[in-house]
Amino acid sequence: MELDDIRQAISSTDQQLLQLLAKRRELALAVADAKLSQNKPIRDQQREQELLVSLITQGKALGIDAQYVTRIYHVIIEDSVLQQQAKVQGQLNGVNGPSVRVAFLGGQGSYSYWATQKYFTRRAERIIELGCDSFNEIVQAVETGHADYALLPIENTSSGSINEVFDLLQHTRLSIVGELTHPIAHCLLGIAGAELSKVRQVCAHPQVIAQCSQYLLGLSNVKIDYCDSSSAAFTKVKALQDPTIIAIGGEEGGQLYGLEVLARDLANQKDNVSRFIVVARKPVVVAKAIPAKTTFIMYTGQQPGALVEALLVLKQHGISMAKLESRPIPGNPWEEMFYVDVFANLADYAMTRALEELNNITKFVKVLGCYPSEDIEPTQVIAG
Ligand SMILES: C=C(O[C@@H]1C=C(C(=O)O)C=C[C@H]1O)C(=O)O
Repeated sequence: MELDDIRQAISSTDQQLLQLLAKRRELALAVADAKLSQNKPIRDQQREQELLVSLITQGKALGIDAQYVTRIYHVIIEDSVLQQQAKVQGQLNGVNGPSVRVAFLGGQGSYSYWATQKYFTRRAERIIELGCDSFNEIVQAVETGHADYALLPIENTSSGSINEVFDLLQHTRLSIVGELTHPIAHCLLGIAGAELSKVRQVCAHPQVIAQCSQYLLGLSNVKIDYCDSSSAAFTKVKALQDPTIIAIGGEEGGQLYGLEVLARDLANQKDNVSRFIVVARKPVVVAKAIPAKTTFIMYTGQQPGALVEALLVLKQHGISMAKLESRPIPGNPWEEMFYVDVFANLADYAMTRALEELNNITKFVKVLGCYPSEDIEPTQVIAG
């Protein structure tokens, strides 16, 4: 067979693969309805386990190794569970509409832009993008009704918590309605002809600079230019057309601005992942069939053992904590507001009781939201 003919056969096989994936998604969505009517949880790890074992055996017979099969199916199953969760949540809260207006940091190609696409493509036919220059502007866009949702990065595996976003949450009436994680692969990007050895200026968002601090220490005589977003950095580098001025951002984003990669994997942590939250004016309820997280803030006062007492309440109700963060309270020097993420549904009896008790023993408690957990831990196959 000629090269062109073989490639045509590959393209047609890929087309069939995509059609089959679309069909599998449709079936998974039908499964979600069946589960709701039978009061069953969306995730069924026993079924996933059986499926993987069977697929690995079938793969072996076809000469496809177990690792390959497992990797591909982890992605497929994660998508399937997230599609089902989005559908069930949409039905329960009556929110999945034809279009949504979403405020996020930067413009096309920023990390927040890709996270917005990833989260809302499952939930709406059309995303009306409202790119903003600051976290404050993003929150305001929803508060004033110009946007339906805001997407905000809240923490990153390299740089930790994003304090500015925590502080905004303390003062907003918006509710957290969703979360997602997104891998962040930082690259150095320049115009055609740019060379690493000649770089004089690096344009990037302050969070990006923090996440790549170790790599940047290795670049001598380079000026750091803080930008509002990665897409603002791309825009600047493209406009200046100077091969000594480069941006840090994602490869796909840089491509949208005609920029080329000079170096990859710049983040301090190998697994550089950001967690984003989605906020809206109205809180949502999370279906019982979906694992939920609840976020609340509390001020315990400074008496000895106050935080321990508060955390014991969670323990007594069997509630696991996903995250605990503290931030200063403006106007009250050295006093701290605690941010707590727990694996619990606000509608659970245990959570309701725990919040009542926390209300009694702390000075202030406020729920920021209850939302579906999108952390889909891959099912590991038990060899048998
Ligand atoms: C589709 C289902 O829902 C989930 C997704 C699965 C899949 O994509 O194969 C398997 C089990 C469940 O965690 C199902 O239960 O069959």
